[in-house]
Amino acid sequence: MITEVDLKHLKRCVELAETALEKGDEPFGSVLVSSDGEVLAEDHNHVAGGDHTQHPEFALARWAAENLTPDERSGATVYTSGEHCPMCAAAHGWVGLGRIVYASSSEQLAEWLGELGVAPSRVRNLSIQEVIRDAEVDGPVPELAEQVRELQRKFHSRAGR
Ligand SMILES: Nc1nc2[nH]cnc2c(=O)[nH]1
Repeated sequence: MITEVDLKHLKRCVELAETALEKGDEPFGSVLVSSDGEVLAEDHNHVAGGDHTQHPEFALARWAAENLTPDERSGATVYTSGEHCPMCAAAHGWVGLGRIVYASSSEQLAEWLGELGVAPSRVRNLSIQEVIRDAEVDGPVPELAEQVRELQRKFHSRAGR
């Protein structure tokens, strides 16, 4: 179930995705929140430099591994504008983070990119549950997913893409 608190954090993720787009990166943003509701870290996509592993969910998993105890990690929630890719889901699982809440799903993203004529990436489009056993996952949220869709449309309609 998605709560008002979840929506607040997801809206921040969409803002971070907008920031990424403004900087020429792919429009994705994520926030890590502790079990008592404190925002611990946030990031957006940083692939414009050419390193396509620079996803915010991956950065947050590594931040959590360096800065949180195993108990703190399992109690923490990752909010994200788009469902984790398999690389980031694996990192999330390996470091033992908890719940994931996303605004838009990977299935939605694949559908939107198909409509925009964007070729599928080499990395397969797996759901988080296909990568992490017993994952606790909520999403998508239709009104926020529409905003993410618009950011993707803007990103892929830029000159040179
Ligand atoms: N969730 C997510 N999916 C992606 N696909 C390509 N880049 C990203 C990213 O930064 N986050």
